[in-house]
Amino acid sequence: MRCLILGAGGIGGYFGGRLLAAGRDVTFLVRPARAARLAQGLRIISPRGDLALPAPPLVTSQTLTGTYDVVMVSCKAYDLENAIDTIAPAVGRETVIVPLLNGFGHLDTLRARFGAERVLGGYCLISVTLDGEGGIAHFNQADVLRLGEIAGGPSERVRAIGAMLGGAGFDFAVSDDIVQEMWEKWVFIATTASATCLMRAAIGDIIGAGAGDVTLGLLAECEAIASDNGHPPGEAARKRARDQLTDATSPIMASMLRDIERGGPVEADAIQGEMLRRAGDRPAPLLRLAHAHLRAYEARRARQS
Ligand SMILES: NC(=O)C1=CN([C@@H]2O[C@H](COP(=O)(O)OP(=O)(O)OC[C@H]3O[C@@H](n4cnc5c(N)ncnc54)[C@H](OP(=O)(O)O)[C@@H]3O)[C@@H](O)[C@H]2O)C=CC1
Ligand SMILES: CC(C)(CO)C(=O)C(=O)O
Repeated sequence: MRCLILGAGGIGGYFGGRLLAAGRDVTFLVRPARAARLAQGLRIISPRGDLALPAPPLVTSQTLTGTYDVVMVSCKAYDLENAIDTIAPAVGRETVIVPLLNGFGHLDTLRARFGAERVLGGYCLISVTLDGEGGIAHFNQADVLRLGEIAGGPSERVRAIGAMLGGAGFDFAVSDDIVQEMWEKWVFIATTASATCLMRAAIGDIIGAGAGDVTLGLLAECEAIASDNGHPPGEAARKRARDQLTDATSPIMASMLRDIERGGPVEADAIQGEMLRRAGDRPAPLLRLAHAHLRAYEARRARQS
């Protein structure tokens, strides 16, 4: 099974690197600057085991030819429109698209462009970033990747893709209810990104400052919005979120905070903005504050660039 991965940043680089090390047929679709870096090799520094791939297969939009069985999309939400144009020549009649972005709105965009039947749901639970030298830094043990049919249940194509992704050195499973799991992940990331960006600190630091109630208030708002939309987080997800967000020793900070700290763009519209659009008339004052804070950051960044 031929797999193309759009983007070789934190997510694409980590999972693509593991798949290549396990002998899977994977090619990265990257832009010229990233291609130049990858030509010197792909390095992953991880508590799950370091990896060095001297020459990962890669193409750019200029050298992309033919179609692929699976196209995994691992760009940031603000790059999605451009990424869609870039992957389009690789999408044939049988191609399955697996997006790994945080949030939910990208599913509608991809389904509108390529047809609902071509797009699976997917998400990951991992904490990774590009280091200063273009390598992938992985911060803890978690490297979860899940995918499944948006309509739910098993299918032959998901079973086949699962056979390619399974046993490749990361925590992979097929989900029979990926939409519910994506909502649960969205609630968690919207809460974590809002709290850690507002406070410019990790979850444990926020608790140390006596502001853990702000994080839990954000969590309650996001859970209520998910429930209003027919996806109340299940007991296991609620407990997991509470355990992680009330851990006074937790070094977790969202990738969005790392983006702010390097002065980069943020996915505020896709993570907080999209959730607020789905809030209807429900007041969500903490989430609105976090979103306003991020929008102000974006406005200042645009003014100063
Ligand atoms: N990092 C994390 O820990 C987690 C991230 N996520 C989510 O995963 C998604 C990806 O995040 P992450 O991997 O951290 O982001 P990164 O910024 O590290 O990587 C995204 C990559 O996509 C590439 N890209 C964007 N547009 C194109 C294009 N048109 N053609 C080729 N390459 C392109 C970028 O390339 P270039 O270098 O050229 O800009 C970049 O390398 C986000 O939605 C994020 O929220 C989810 C869970 C955890
Ligand atoms: C939830 C978390 C923090 C880790 O998976 C994440 O998704 C991110 O940093 O973007």
